[in-house]
Amino acid sequence: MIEKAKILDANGMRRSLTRIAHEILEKNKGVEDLILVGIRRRGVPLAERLAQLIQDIEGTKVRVGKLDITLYRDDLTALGDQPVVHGTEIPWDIVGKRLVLVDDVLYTGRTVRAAMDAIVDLGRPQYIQLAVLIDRGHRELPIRADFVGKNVPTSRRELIHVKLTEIDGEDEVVIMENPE
Ligand SMILES: O=P(O)(O)OC[C@H]1O[C@H](OP(=O)(O)OP(=O)(O)O)[C@H](O)[C@@H]1O
Ligand SMILES: O=c1cc[nH]c(=O)[nH]1
Repeated sequence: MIEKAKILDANGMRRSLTRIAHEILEKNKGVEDLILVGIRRRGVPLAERLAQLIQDIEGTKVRVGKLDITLYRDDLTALGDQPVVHGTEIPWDIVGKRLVLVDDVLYTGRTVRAAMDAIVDLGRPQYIQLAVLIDRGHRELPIRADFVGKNVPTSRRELIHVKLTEIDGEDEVVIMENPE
């Protein structure tokens, strides 16, 4: 895979997340009963950053839960290639709460579907919204995001790589492509 284009640098990412934080507050009319839930690796630091930005704006701390979702590739026949949730850190009663799922990339929508399955098993939130840094299209399920950092039209051969300081040592988003 070679790097084809840079979509966001650190400043662009910060601006996108700041806008999403404002949009979350606007759509939910504040922070009451709000819980952010980061999906697997890169959704978690993104959810933590959004919580900090919301705190900077509103002066109130928002809770951040974590969902760990993995494709069990050795179980393909039994599961199809559906992602499976196997670690959940949402140690609060979510009944009646306003949940915002947070992930780095929205692609087929299968990860988000698995995340929603895991959440409704814990209880019935008032509603679930979805925030993603990048929406690259190619949905295979009827799922859409409420808050999008950037819409990036892609071909299926391409890959969006979101890099975050907490995991990758720098903040940027690039499109990768197979050279052939
Ligand atoms: O809409 P979908 O088709 O489910 O794709 C989106 C998911 O794919 C990515 O994770 P990936 O499986 O690449 O693992 P990663 O977190 O290690 O990047 C990304 O972090 C999303 O969670
Ligand atoms: O391009 C993609 C597709 C799914 N997940 C990613 O992180 N990037």
